[in-house]
Amino acid sequence: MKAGILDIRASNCLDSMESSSPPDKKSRDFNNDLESTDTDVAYRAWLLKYPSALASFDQITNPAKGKRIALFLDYDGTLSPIVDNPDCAFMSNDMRAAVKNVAEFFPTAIISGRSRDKVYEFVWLTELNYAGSHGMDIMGPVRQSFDDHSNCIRSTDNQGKEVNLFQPASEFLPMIDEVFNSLVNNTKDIRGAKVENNKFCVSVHYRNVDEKDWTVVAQRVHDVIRNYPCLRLTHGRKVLEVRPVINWDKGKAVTFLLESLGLSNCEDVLPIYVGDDQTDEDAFKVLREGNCGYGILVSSVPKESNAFFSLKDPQEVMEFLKSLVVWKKTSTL
Ligand SMILES: O=P(O)(O)OC[C@H]1O[C@H](O[C@H]2O[C@H](CO)[C@@H](O)[C@H](O)[C@H]2O)[C@H](O)[C@@H](O)[C@@H]1O
Repeated sequence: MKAGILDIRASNCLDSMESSSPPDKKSRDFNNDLESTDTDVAYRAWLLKYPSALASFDQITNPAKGKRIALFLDYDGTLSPIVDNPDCAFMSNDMRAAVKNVAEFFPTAIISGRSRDKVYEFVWLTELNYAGSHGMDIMGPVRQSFDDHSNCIRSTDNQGKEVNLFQPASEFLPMIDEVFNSLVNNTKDIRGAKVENNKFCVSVHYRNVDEKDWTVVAQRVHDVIRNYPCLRLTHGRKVLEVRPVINWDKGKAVTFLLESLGLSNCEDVLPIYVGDDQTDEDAFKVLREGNCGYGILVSSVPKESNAFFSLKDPQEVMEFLKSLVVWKKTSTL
């Protein structure tokens, strides 16, 4: 392909990069007060469709009476604010304390696009279950019934406790490493581009790339993955995610974790999933279509979603987690 000409796949990719990257609220407010007012009106209208999980707290907890709540949390943009450098997406101590408290009362898992090790380094709480690589790397309690499950092996966690490790994309590991190296090589001259190895998937960040160069990022990524028909591309928040084409996502991970934790009976369990990203939609969809539990979308801008409720930002997520603890402590059922 001639330099400077964007192929169709990369061009479609660029459209998605633009549409999935609305200007941040701060710059909009700064640039245009009027537009900001319009935005607030649009956000309030959107809240009618996706009510605040704080304002609608009773609507969430009433159906949970007599049931166990199982909590699933995304990491970036949900427990930690979005920052320019992905290596510095630390969660606050207050948020850590809130997650620790909530996990004392409700079985809690974190499901992240990051590698499982990386997300554990950020969260550093042993009382949770972790799924990394968009659910393609799940560490859960030992279940005898999973012994025959393909891709499920026995392992030990950081405390030496025996656990089940489920890695449905394990055969892709060498390919992902190879692609990671190619992507690093192919994007190293693009100022601000950053490639992150998430073990079973690779993230190509363009948050710090000048918008006029997004085309180049899209093209270079497509140039690499066109050689790998077993890999596909998905979009996140100013990030392109390269991952295996296997039929597995965060929604499947929620179902798997509910089974692993012995919580798959909807009569007794109310799963709640909190997330901010496109990849969290798979989990919202599983809960919506199964008529079992609620998705809560974290967003400060209107977005179509399969979630039922919304929260504006990680600060509101923390308030929601604290409210769950208060509710549980004062609840008589
Ligand atoms: O599933 P998640 O836990 O939400 O992970 C999704 C991706 O999150 C990270 O990238 C995002 O957050 C970064 C830090 O705030 C930000 O710089 C980046 O622009 C966002 O896309 C992470 O770095 C990716 O690997 C994850 O796939």
